[in-house]
Amino acid sequence: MSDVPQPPEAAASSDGSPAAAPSFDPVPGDRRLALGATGWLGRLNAGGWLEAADVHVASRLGVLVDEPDPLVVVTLALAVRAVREGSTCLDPTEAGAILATADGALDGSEGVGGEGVGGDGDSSDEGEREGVGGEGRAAAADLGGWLQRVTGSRLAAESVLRVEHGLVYLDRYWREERQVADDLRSRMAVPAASVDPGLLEAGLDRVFPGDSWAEQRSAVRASLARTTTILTGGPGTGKTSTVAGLVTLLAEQHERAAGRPLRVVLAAPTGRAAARLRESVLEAAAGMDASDRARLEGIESATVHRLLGWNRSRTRFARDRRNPLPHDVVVVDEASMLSLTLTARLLEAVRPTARLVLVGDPDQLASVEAGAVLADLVAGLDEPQPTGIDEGHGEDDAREPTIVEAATDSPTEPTEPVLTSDDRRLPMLVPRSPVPVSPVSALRTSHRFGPAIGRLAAAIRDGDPDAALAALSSEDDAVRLVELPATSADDADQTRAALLAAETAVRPALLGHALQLRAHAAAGETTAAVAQLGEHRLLCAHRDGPWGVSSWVRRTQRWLTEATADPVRSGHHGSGRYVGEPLLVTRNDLGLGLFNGDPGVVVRDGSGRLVAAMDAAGGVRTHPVARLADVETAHASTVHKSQGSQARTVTVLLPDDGSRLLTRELLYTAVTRAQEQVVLVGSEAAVRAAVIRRTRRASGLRRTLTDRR
Ligand SMILES: Nc1ncnc2c1ncn2[C@@H]1O[C@H](COP(=O)(O)OP(=O)(O)OP(=O)(O)O)[C@@H](O)[C@H]1O
Repeated sequence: MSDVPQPPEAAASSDGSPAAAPSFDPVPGDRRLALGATGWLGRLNAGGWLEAADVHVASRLGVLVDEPDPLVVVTLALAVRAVREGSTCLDPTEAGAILATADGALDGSEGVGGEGVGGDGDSSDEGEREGVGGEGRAAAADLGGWLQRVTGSRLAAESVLRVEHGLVYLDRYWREERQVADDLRSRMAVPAASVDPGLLEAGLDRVFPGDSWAEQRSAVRASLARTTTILTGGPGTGKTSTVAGLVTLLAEQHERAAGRPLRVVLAAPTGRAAARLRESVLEAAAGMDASDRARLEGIESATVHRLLGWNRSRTRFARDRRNPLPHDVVVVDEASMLSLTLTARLLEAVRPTARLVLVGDPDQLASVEAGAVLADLVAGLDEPQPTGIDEGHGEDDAREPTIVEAATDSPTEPTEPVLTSDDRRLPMLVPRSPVPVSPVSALRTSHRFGPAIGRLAAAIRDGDPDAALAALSSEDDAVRLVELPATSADDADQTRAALLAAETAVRPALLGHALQLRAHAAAGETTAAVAQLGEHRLLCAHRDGPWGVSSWVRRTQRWLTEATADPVRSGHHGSGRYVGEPLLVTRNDLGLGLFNGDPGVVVRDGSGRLVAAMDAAGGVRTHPVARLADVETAHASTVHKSQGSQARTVTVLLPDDGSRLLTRELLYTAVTRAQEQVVLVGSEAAVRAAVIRRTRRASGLRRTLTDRR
């Protein structure tokens, strides 16, 4: 298996969802059904819990190592499924629920027997009828016994499966999790380069003056105490501003101490996020002194893949422990999108003495690949850790260390950060006795949206459905719930009635926005058309189905056709594009300087041709529509695709409350895309389900971090 993870745009979509629910609803001919699958694997596949790939991998490896225990082969298939759904390991508690549910669903039919795909036809019948029905429930009821069978299996002896902390891993993810924990521990023990406290305090006063920037000042001080730090915060809490200040002050210190410029790189898991980070850092620098601006001027940015030297033809990155990155400081933004594998590769490529700053919002949707690394690191490291440095001032060595925790009940009401020591007194960083400092700094005050959106976002983040519904029913028009009747996916009449109600609710905003776009685009007003894109966005949880993006894009096109008497749909005007069509790039196009997630709109240029005005890093540029290979029509988009972007008003279409995609992280991500107003369209049951249901990603990283201290 290649050690190089695929870039996000090439990765399979995974949304993490309730473990016991089938992954799909199998219908004959579905490509996810494994032809000839027999026994327990076949049953779980037929029930939608396992996909063909899970079955094939497990049965092939089972045969290769001659694994005699069908439960262990099924465990391997479930571990492959777990990784496919975003976990780094299999949590037997959740897997037990699948087995017990599958048993229940299969009761009355045959049980579980010999495992395999496309066997000779005689292996299964007797075994299947031979009372293994109920073995799923038995395994679920005796997790210890189940784990012992896995630990003592041939698949474990051959290091295909690993058991640690009561979790079952595929070998690769077990190794990566240990490596990440070991590298982080080692990095925590490396003393950070010393700083000149006087120079730093003067710099902080210059870059972050006044009371409103106290959180940022504290975060920079905390970051300077260690080689590895994590900066967390919700949307608009000033993460980018902190990065800009941190980098310029580090550069100033470095110039003084080393007499050469600091080598800094800004990175992110996606090209769009990397480019936007650089742009935002330069915007933040615009308000600084000329000398500080100059320090940030030529700053580099790259995707993490590019930074590490990804090459399609190689199985490993060019940068690793033997050939580490040359940079003194590596900042990774949108770290919530880092997978376990990419984090492992990143950690081995950053020099042990170089500073690594991970920046992100752990409450947002995680990586499309396995792992929720940022959330795990915050949970596993957010307590005082020895730094390998002493932070005493000489006169007061006994004082508590500075632990940054900027806290407020509402993300919209600025409060002074809570500091456990006098934050005006800067530690002199001299290697001496270890003193604990948390490597995690949290920014809490949002400077982007108003109190109502802040309250709703906080209620969702805290998993409080009553508070979320209370926020939605407040007088403040900035948040609203357009309530639909509760529906079940199985009831076509209910769904039809709810869809009609949703159409009535959504049509005015969606059509009004589309008509505005079209008017600007038809008049060749490129700047106004691109600005209009940021006015409204319809977000869906699903891509397909009645509540999915494609059906709402088609609806909007139909409404536009009715309203303008001009048919608008793909294929129109010969190019497949129509004037005012909102676009979203779906794959990086380095030739055109476009990144996955960049928005744009089709406009008519001075000579009457249709061109695509793309809002990419570096500003708006137009391209002939025929040049754009990987774009989709964006009258609506998925919440996943909306990560990292904002709109003045956001409408969120909630699917029925049984949808496996409806999770707290999804709703939080959707709501926090709004700058001024967010409208949820769905049932109260759907809001409750989303707030309560967490994306389940099994991982042992937090435990591994704690154990390996
Ligand atoms: N402490 C502050 N006082 C006043 N304004 C602030 C403060 N922090 C940030 N801002 C302003 O709020 C806006 C958002 O800040 P910034 O881009 O740094 O936040 P962010 O957390 O990086 O946002 P996101 O990641 O959601 O894009 C900017 O206009 C910035 O100038």
